Amino acid sequence: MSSSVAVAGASGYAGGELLRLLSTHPEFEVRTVTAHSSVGRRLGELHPNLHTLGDLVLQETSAETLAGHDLVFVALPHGHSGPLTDMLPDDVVVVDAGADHRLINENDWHRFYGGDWHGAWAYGLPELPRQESKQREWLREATRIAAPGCNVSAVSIALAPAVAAGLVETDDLVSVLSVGTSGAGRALRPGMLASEIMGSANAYKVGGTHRHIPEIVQDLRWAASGRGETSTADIRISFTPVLVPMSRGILATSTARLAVGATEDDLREAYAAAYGGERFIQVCEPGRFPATAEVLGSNLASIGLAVDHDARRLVAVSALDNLVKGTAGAAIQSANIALGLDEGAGLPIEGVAP
Ligand SMILES: NC(=O)C1=CN([C@@H]2O[C@H](COP(=O)(O)OP(=O)(O)OC[C@H]3O[C@@H](n4cnc5c(N)ncnc54)[C@H](OP(=O)(O)O)[C@@H]3O)[C@@H](O)[C@H]2O)C=CC1
Ligand SMILES: CC(=O)N[C@@H](CCC(=O)OP(=O)(O)O)C(=O)O
Repeated sequence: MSSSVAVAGASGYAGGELLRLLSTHPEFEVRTVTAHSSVGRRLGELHPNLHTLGDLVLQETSAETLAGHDLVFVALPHGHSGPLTDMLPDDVVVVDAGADHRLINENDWHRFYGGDWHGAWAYGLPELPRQESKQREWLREATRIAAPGCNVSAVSIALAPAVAAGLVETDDLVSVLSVGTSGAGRALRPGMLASEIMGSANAYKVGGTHRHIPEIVQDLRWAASGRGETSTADIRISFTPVLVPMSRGILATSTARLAVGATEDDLREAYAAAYGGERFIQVCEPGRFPATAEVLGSNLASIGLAVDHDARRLVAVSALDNLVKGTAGAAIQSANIALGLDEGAGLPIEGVAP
């Protein structure tokens, strides 16, 4: 029998992408969709691409409308999931696409988000290389899961194997990302009008201020835990996102100083060991680097590696679709693991093109 599903924040971009993927999931049946200002409207008015679910009507987002389902996906602005999900029964599997339950350190929450902290949940990046495969163990039979930030997944996936294998210096990491506009959500914001975005590229949250930084540090500390350095690894990353005129996609260029003696062969071996068995992470052959267009609509993250010998740095270029592997795909992948299903159920690998 299929699991009954509710999606909170169904009128937004993350909610819409969850619904697109859930509509073909073999084990899940979407019964309830909720929103805020769009309550009472047909889903099809907000997401005309959702043909089979279009007649569902958006209900109020409350514990009452979400209770009574086997599985609840939450895609609300940060700060809204914590108080709401506290009221849901323990046996309902809840997967949060937002940030409320990602950070294990309460101080990080207060510094980068603010408001009440509602505690960390199992973290939905199954492929993160970590001591004794703890990521998937954490997700198996979890009833509360926090899906990672989209920029975070792009950077953590790209750097974690090198960090886990001790092949780079962790106190000198640099990531510059080209990010699509859908990452900012659907609400109208200053600077997000098409006429202001088209034909321009704009850096934002420059200088160590982006709220995804503590999450990347957390991930890479977990990666370093393979070397027994869980709490002591000195992870320092300079992180700069650049908004570019595309609706979906993230292209992250991450670099790190090589550890003494580390070679390109060592790095390729480490990435092959970390991701060789992963169906949703692809490491490109030498000399090839991914483009965002290759992963749009797909749950795949693709990584190209090079060593800059003069600079003595690893260069890892990663691409993913912020709404699929960066949000909805990761959320569904984690729910599949928690419910004991095939991890890839309902998740496309083939992308859309052009
Ligand atoms: N967009 C992306 O690429 C990614 C998004 N996420 C996370 O997913 C979550 C949703 O993001 P996204 O879909 O982009 O945002 P959107 O702005 O597109 O959607 C927000 C959703 O939340 C609802 N909402 C807004 N205000 C409230 C409120 N006060 N109470 C209850 N519901 C409210 C909106 O309802 P209505 O429209 O009816 O007002 C809408 O359904 C965020 O936490 C975001 O950080 C994570 C990774 C990537
Ligand atoms: C273009 C743009 O603004 N992108 C967003 C993506 C963040 C996101 O959606 O992730 P969270 O779940 O952590 O909020 C940003 O860089 O903040």
